[in-house]
Amino acid sequence: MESLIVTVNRIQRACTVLGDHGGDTNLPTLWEALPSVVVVGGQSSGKSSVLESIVGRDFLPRGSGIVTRRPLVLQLHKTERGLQEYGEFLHLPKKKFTDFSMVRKEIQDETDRMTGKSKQISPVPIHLSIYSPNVVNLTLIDLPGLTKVAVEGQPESIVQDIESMVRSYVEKPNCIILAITPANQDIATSDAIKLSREVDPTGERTFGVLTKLDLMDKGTNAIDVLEGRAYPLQHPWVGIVNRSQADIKKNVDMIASRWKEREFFASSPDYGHLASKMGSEYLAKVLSKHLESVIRARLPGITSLINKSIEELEAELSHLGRSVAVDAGAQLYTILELCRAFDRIFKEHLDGGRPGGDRIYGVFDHQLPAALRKLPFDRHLSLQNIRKVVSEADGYQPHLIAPEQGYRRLIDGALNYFRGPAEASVDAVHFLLKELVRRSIAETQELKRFPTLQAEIAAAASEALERFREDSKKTTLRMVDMESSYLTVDFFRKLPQEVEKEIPFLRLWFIAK
Ligand SMILES: Nc1nc2c(ncn2[C@@H]2O[C@H](COP(=O)(O)OP(=O)(O)OP(=O)(O)O)[C@@H](O)[C@H]2O)c(=O)[nH]1
Repeated sequence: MESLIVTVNRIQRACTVLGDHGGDTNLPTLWEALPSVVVVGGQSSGKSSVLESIVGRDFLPRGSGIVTRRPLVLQLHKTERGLQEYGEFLHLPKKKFTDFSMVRKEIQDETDRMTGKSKQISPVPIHLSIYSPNVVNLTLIDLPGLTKVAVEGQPESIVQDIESMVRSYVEKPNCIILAITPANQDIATSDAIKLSREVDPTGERTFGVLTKLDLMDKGTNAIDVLEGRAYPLQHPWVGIVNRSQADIKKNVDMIASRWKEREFFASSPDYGHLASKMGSEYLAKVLSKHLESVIRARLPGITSLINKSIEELEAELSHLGRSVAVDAGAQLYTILELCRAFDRIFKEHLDGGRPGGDRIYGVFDHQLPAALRKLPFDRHLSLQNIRKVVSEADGYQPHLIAPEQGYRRLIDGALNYFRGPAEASVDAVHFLLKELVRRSIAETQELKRFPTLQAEIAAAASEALERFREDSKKTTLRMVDMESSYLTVDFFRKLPQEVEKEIPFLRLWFIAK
């Protein structure tokens, strides 16, 4: 189960590298879908101290005013006992920080790199991973402390800017809110509780943390809050005792501080009965366990969001088109691929799958026979014309001898009429093919972003079709000529049997061809 948090950590890092850190964007944001623990509280409420206690190390910048000015995504990775602890920033990969004072300096420097030395804030997170045998697997996001007034050097909008940033994190339903409230302050005025109540009214995402229990006035205690009576939440409140300012000054280390905290609860007459459920170590364990269970519950949603995003991005990529290689060989390959895509669509138009090709049959089934029917055979084979042609060809002959030359001329003349419709059929098919080329280019998605190649393909296809038209016409006319010059004896023998028929053998002959 530990690997679940590790996996989500990796996805979080990928989001930051890709510039996805939620906020106002129309793009699907994976960042928003990932469960995370966000630390929220007013200034000086003890946020940094709680984080440091959980890590067991001193590594966060300290100072007056707003110190945390960018979200800090703190990913804790538990390592084998005995291994050295170190920190690693996403923006400085492979640089291991074993000196935690250098981690603090790098957080400060990286904040300044983004915001300048101004007191501005930025929503772009800093990612810090800490590898240590003394931590539990957990991801926490530290945010700037909620403030009520802008101090010198800060823009007036800072109060609102911080609240908006914090709100943008805690609003998302996958966010687990770690609401830090100092016990020595009236809880009714707690910024963290006020905000978490607004965004999580049922309290199912909120973990209430009470700091500074040791600083409460003598004779008072926070037992009503810690036992969940004063401000009930779905998860029990956890009390914490961090290092005081004096401890920090005296360089009391975190191990000693944890020990002191344990002592405080164990020996406290007020909180002794709750000791096993108090303290920063307990808080870290509870959070880690809860984060795992939330991740487990959200896993199907995260998986489907990732798959959906992949599909959408793949579709967008293929819509935009893959990048074109720079070397000539690969470019030639791409061009051939594109031509093949066009060719495939053109073939579909001709052979079926796409409309248009069937109109070529129409030319032979309707247009050509209609044109043949209109040929002036009646005039050509009128008695008067036959007499004229026969007498011109054969002169006067006894009627027992067939006027063969005359017949030949008549048939030859009739067949010559076919030349016009035959040529017109070639033209009609030519125009249909030209139209199909135009449509195929328009329908080839892959060609969409290459207008010059589209024009080139159109020109090459048009030139080829023009050539084919001329060749086809020559071939068609040659066939007519061949047929008219090949009148056999057998043909003449069968001729009398055909005479009775309406537009005689000629039409049948042509269609049969
Ligand atoms: N005695 C005592 N002092 C505490 C405790 N928690 C925090 N402090 C002190 O309170 C001061 C503020 O604590 P921080 O942890 O810096 O608070 P913060 O919320 O991170 O403050 P900003 O980052 O300035 O918003 C420091 O001097 C801490 O030493 C606690 O439980 N007990």
